[in-house]
Amino acid sequence: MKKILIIHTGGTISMKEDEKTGAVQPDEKNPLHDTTPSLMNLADLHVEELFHLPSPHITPMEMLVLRNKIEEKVTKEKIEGVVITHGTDTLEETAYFLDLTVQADVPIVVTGAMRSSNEIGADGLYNLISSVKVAASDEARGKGVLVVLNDEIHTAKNVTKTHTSNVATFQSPQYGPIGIVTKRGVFFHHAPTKRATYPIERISKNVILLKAYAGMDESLFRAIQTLPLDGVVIEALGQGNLPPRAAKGVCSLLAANIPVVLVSRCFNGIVQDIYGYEGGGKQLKEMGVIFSNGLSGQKARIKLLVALEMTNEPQTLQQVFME
Ligand SMILES: NC(=O)C[C@H](N)C(=O)O
Repeated sequence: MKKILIIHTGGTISMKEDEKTGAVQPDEKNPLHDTTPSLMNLADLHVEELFHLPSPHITPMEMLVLRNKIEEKVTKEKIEGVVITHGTDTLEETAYFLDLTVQADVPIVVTGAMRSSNEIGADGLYNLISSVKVAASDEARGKGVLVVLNDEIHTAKNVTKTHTSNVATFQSPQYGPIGIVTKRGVFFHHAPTKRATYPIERISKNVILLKAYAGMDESLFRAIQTLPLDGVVIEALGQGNLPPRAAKGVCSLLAANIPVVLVSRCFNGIVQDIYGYEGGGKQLKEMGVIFSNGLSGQKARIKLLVALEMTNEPQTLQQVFME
């Protein structure tokens, strides 16, 4: 049997619904511990309780602690696969952070649940079992960090939470899942493209995410320049365009040497320098804005946080966002 490490970090998968108030909240004792015996026939399991946090409380600091824990355990204890349980709200950000920063070459699977442990149709134990199966499968190796929920295997790079409450919430809108989990096993039907990793030691920068909208002007850009600020990601319109006054705001950020990364608020496609009008992609590119290659705003923010630990040189950053 493969030696698999389960690391709990919290989230609904580790919560209970209060019968009187109906509030879903962390329980003193993680209910997932009682489920461990039903997983014992799948792998040689080792369990670590790292955090007990709802995922809106997770910050890049916790992500780095988790990354370090994985590297330490894989190196020292010869762990052959890792499963992380996590709240679903920011699960995709933690999964992508790990995808960018973990060097260890073992399957890493992140999972969660939409229903807490004592609700009818609770999906936590089911997702945990599927995830252990994936982490223990030989085919999961070399595919980057994976997200497994609701019988589907997604890449950390493409997956996103698409529904507030449905158990089928995790989808990869651009490319779909890369595999499925069934009663008979784990089946991959796609191989992800090459993965780049960045061996950072700390996470210390402040990166802000803004969303463009019709009539956006320079006021928000002026306001954020009063903060300690290392980088900005903008979810632009369509193929990568901004209202003219927002483009002026971008100009002032770039003049202050603050890197600006552009993604689209559309959840399919990539941003490009197509349009030549004021605020269009061509003008933004000429100004020195960094174009991303299909990442969502929240993932581009994670990537910029990681990249800024290595450089703030615009050309190198553009290179990183092409990878
Ligand atoms: N389903 C969940 O896990 C949502 C919860 N609010 C969390 O992210 O911790």
